[in-house]
Amino acid sequence: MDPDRRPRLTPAIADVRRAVRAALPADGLILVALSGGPDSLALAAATAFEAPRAGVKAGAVIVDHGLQQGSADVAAAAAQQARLLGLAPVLVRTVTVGTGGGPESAARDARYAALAAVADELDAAAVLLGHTLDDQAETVLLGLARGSGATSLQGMPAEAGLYHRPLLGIRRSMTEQFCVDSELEVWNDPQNDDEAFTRVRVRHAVLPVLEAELGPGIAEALARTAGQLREDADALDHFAEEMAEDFAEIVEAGIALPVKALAAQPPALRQRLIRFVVASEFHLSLSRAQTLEISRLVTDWHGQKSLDVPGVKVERRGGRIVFHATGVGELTGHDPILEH
Ligand SMILES: Nc1ncnc2c1ncn2[C@@H]1O[C@H](COP(=O)(O)OP(=O)(O)OP(=O)(O)O)[C@@H](O)[C@H]1O
Repeated sequence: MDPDRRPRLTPAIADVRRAVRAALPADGLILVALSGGPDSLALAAATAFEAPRAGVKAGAVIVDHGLQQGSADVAAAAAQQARLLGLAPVLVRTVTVGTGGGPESAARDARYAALAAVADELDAAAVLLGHTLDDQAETVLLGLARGSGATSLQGMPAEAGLYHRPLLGIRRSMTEQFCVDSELEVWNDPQNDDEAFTRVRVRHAVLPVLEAELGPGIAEALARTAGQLREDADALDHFAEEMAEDFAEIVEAGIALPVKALAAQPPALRQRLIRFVVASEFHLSLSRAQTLEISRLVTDWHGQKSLDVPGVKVERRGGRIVFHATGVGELTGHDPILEH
């Protein structure tokens, strides 16, 4: 975009700016996580416009995953765009992507670690991510296809800790139109067209069919479902936390829950209670399978041996389920907030 030329206010520009305006924190530095793709570029441009008007300082962080040829050039070009938009400071962080949990998840883990590190260094109040309503709808469909429960189907939160997603109510077609209207040159990630990824097939093949067959509002409907499930899941989490406070007992080198209390709960609460106790006591995130296995010590007791999940040993003893740290802890499940 010619920096001296102001884009005219089109409906797409107005919509994206409005969404960003509503999500800006009151003060402090905010950082836009910029890939150079249409979603985060529209987010960056709208933030560059809105932040100074709200008295907020806005910069950008570009993560170079180093996975594709020319990734450093892509990152440098995105950084240059951010500077031209008026964002400051603009930082590029190069990360080393591991292999744990598959390539997409490893890249995501490295990206969030880099974003959190920069936010910490700069004492930023928030990191803005460019996820859109389409991303949310895709997440719900992917979760349905996997048979996920409410925790996954609630999709991404608009706000969780450091991370804000101002565009969760905006269609991707809007962010693309924003970039066209603003004459911003977008980077098209080749991975977004790689049909080897299930998410790409959902985006290009599944959602369009659903929209054609069930009506154009299907993406919005899926996102609404996510929002409703989030409310339900929040309520259950709240009850589980209250119960943990009532029932959990500190025992030698660990924590225990009474079998009787666990057995009296419906599965959704029992599983949350187990997950919550392990998360708060050992800072470990249990996977669904691990949670169900522990739950069977209550519901299907036939004298099983103790269970070892990485970091925690779990056994049924004297009318209690006892959790002990084993000192080899690692995050086993995934944080649903950062699964995207
Ligand atoms: N390399 C990166 N550097 C910084 N932030 C990133 C990077 N990749 C992704 N993000 C952030 O995470 C969000 C979601 O990433 P994802 O790869 O799902 O992007 P997307 O939906 O294709 O969006 P975009 O059009 O912004 O690339 C992006 O909108 C952006 O805010």
